[in-house]
Parts: sequence; structure tokens; C-alpha cells
Amino acid sequence: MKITIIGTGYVGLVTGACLAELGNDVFCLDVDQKKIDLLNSGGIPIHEPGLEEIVARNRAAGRLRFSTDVAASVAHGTLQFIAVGTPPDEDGSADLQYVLAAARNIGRHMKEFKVIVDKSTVPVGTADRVAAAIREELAEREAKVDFSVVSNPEFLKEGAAVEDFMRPDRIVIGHDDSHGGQRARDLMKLLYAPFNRNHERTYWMDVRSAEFTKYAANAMLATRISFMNELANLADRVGADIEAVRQGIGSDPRIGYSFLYAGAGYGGSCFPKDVQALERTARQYDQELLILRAVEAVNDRQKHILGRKVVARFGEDLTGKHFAVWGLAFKPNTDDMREAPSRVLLRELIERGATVAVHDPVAMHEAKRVLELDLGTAKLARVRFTDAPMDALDDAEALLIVTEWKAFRSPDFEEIKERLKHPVILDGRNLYEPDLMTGVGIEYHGIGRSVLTRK
Ligand SMILES: NC(=O)c1ccc[n+]([C@@H]2O[C@H](COP(=O)([O-])OP(=O)(O)OC[C@H]3O[C@@H](n4cnc5c(N)ncnc54)[C@H](O)[C@@H]3O)[C@@H](O)[C@H]2O)c1
Ligand SMILES: O=c1ccn([C@@H]2O[C@H](COP(=O)(O)OP(=O)(O)O[C@H]3O[C@H](CO)[C@@H](O)[C@H](O)[C@H]3O)[C@@H](O)[C@H]2O)c(=O)[nH]1
Repeated sequence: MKITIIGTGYVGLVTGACLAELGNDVFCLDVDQKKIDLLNSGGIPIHEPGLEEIVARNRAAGRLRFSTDVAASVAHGTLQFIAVGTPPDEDGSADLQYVLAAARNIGRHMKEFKVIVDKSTVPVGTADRVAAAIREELAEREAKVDFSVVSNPEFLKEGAAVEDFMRPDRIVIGHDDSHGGQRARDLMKLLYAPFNRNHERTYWMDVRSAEFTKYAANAMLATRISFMNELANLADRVGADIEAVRQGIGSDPRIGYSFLYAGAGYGGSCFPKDVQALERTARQYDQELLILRAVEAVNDRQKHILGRKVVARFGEDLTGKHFAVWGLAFKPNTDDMREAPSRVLLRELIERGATVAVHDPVAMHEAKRVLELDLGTAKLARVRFTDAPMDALDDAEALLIVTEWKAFRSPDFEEIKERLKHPVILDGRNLYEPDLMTGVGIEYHGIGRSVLTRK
């Protein structure tokens, strides 16, 4: 099938590459000339396991191409996927300017029937606005061309994007019942048929429900995390172990084990902005989403948890003190630093006068870029980036862990003890067993695990 993907970010590039892998003829459009040049020269703008190989294979096979040519992109695909960013506006609502610009481009150039597939995360009612923008452009040039707008939200996780796209839990498609809507449904059915071979994974619904489903999923997942973080902080006070509690409740199939890990707060480009955007939507309809307001507040506070633990252990004034930080990306297997809890921690340490040595397996380059924006050049000079995790430890008061990279799971604890000034680990992701840490002579503070460290 001929497919156009508008926007070659995390979602667009993964969608385009994976659909090409299944034999489709995919045209990827972006407004960012540098990104397109990089892709056309065989480079990849993001770190995403498995993606580079799929892109290379399908480019070589001629099924995947990258361009900034809008007219050619509209001419190419019967299916036009919109996968551009929907960042938060000043008031927290989703900024739809990129989605609507993409829609207008389609309206300006389309000559025959198109299905516009909205993959970006957009508030309920956006498909209507996309359709209106296209209609306006068609009216402008007095053209009569049939089209249909469907909602097909994406549920992939960064760091596992290819795997998630290729083996989705579900495919949500919202469409309407118009003549064009039926045709759109048939084309979407054909496109996703390979994903449904083993069993049917597609949920067909009306467009508004599909748009809503995406926000509901992210809001529910964010709620679980904030819920556990709040309980973890209480566990610290009452002397319970949140990890034991997690397993105790997760064993109930109605609760399940996933997304119940307490930590240093959720980050990334999705949960923070989508929770905010859903709250904003509710306010537009005179409703207040009290639970989500709390979810957000708990998360904002949780991003300071490691900073608070540092202060509790080493005092408010950290002048002259040096710390090691492992993990900068908002989660493992990505170089994405958007809303990463490490940014909050580093700002806090630096503002209190400390110096820091940091290591991340893949996000160092991106971290330098965003930390320069966060801290400014003078303060960034107090952050040393080390190529190896162990090299960050020398003369540090403590090791602080922010991201649960696999490479941090079984480190040489003897070397950690030797290189740190004090054998102290403050673990924002509960990677280690407190009992074992005590056994190897390390003072260990996890999140919500104080009962064990007090033994
Ligand atoms: N990142 C994720 O894990 C994820 C997962 C599911 C859904 N989403 C949603 O998908 C959407 C895209 O997210 P992302 O992380 O891929 O964004 P991104 O910022 O990585 O990429 C967006 C791309 O769109 C391009 N773009 C902007 N306007 C354009 C236009 N008019 N024409 C062509 N290209 C244009 C940008 O240059 C950029 O390359 C968002 O709505 C997001 O909420 C993201
Ligand atoms: O038990 C958990 C699970 C996750 N996190 C944190 O939550 C954040 C988000 O993690 P994750 O959901 O794995 O990554 P994302 O790539 O942000 O994916 C989310 O956001 C995407 C964009 O909307 C959706 O498509 C995905 O389904 C949804 O999981 C990260 O900071 C994690 O550290 C926790 O603190 N505890």
C-alpha cells in the first residue's frame, strides 16, 4: 500500500519503518531539512533499539524514502499519517499548530481520495478540526475531493518502540460512518491485517472515543505510578518496604504488576503533557479532574525525591561536595531527555553548590544539549560527563541512580566502595536489594524501602 507519514520523530519514523518492513511503499515527510538529510545519508536521529537496521534495510529495498517535498508526499500515499508533535501550549492544552499545518498541506495539494490518519496524540474533537482545515483549503482552490479523517492513536513506548509497534497489545481505530468513512475503514483493515493474523487486535470505535482512549491510557498509567510513589513515601515513614507491597498487590490479577514501580517520578514527552492536556480538556467542559491534578502534583514532588534524600543525608548546603549520578535519560534504552527527572536533580544539586560527575550509556550528547539550556554554560561547567560509569564515582560523597539502565543492575560493588568517598548509594529506581547492600557494606537508600535499611 502507498503510505505517507508526516513527521519523522519517534512515532513517525518508527511507524514508517515498520510499515515499510511489512512491504508497504512508505514516503516520510518532515519540515526539518537536517533530519531528512541525516536519514538520507543513512543516519538515525534518535536512539531506538532495532530501528537503524529496519530503516537501512527498507531504504535499500526502495520501500522507505525521506523528503521535505510536501506536494510529492501528498501525491504519494492514499493513507496520509499525521505523526507530528503536539507539545503543551502555555496553558497545558495540546498545541495543534503542527497537526493543523499538516492538514492544510494535504488540503492544498490533494487531487484524489485520501484517508488522513491521525497518529499524533490529540484532544477529543481534533479530527473535526483537521477535516475543517482540509475543507477550507479545498474550498480555497474550488476543488471537490473526497477524504476521510480517522483516529489511530499510537501506544508505543520509547526504548521499545519497534517491538511495541510490531507486536501491539491493541490497535485502536476511530472512524465515522460516512461513505468515505467506510472506504477508510476498509483501507485501515487492509493495512493492519498482518498485525491481526494471530488474533484480532483492532478495536473499532467512533473517532472521539479513539482520541479519548489515548489520553485515558496514559492518564491511567501515570496514575498508577503517582499512586505508588505516594505510597512509597509513606512506606519510608511507617517502615514498610514498597517493593514487597508492590508484589503483594500486583499478584491480584485485577491490579497486575505492570507500571507499579516507585521511583524518581515519571518523565518523557507523553505522560506529563498528556495528563495536563486531559485536565485542560476537562476544564474546557467545566469539569475538574481531581485525580489527575493530584497525579501531576505528586509527580512534580517526586522528581525532587533524590534531592530531598541528599539533603537529609548530607545537609542543605552542598558547597564543596561532589556527587556521582548514573542515568540521565527519562528511561532506559533511549536518549530522550524530555522531562527527565535527572534534570530536576542536577539543577537542585548545582544550585545547592555541589559538583557532579554523570554517566548515561546513550544520552550524554543530548544531555549536554539540554543541560546547557537548563543550567547555563557557567553552571554546566560543574557537571563532568564520564565515558564509563565507574569513572563518575571518584571522590563522590554518594552515588545517585536516576535511570534503571541494565548496565547498572550488577555493578562491581567492591569497586563502587573503593572509588566513592563514602560507600553510600541513593537509588531512585530501587535497583538493588537493601539486605544485600548492607551485606557488602554499602549504606543504601531506595525509594520506599527504609524498613530494610534500618535493620
Ligand atoms: N514519543 C512517543 O513515545 C510517543 C508515543 C505515542 C504517541 N506519541 C505522540 O505522537 C506525536 C509525535 O510524537 P514524537 O515523539 O514522535 O514527536 P517528535 O517531536 O519526535 O517528532 C515530530 C516531528 O514532526 C515534524 N513536523 C512538525 N511539523 C511538521 C509538518 N507540518 N510537516 C512535516 N513534519 C512536521 C518535526 O520536525 C519532528 O521531526 C505526539 O502527538 C506524541 O504525543 C508519542
Ligand atoms: O512502573 C513504572 C513505569 C514507568 N515509570 C516511568 O514512567 C515514565 C514513562 O515510561 P514509559 O511509559 O515506559 O515510556 P513512554 O515512552 O513515555 O511511554 C508512554 O507514553 C507513550 C506516549 O504517549 C505511550 O504511547 C506509551 O504507551 C506509554 O507507556 C518513565 O519516566 C518511567 O521511568 C515509573 O516511574 N514506574
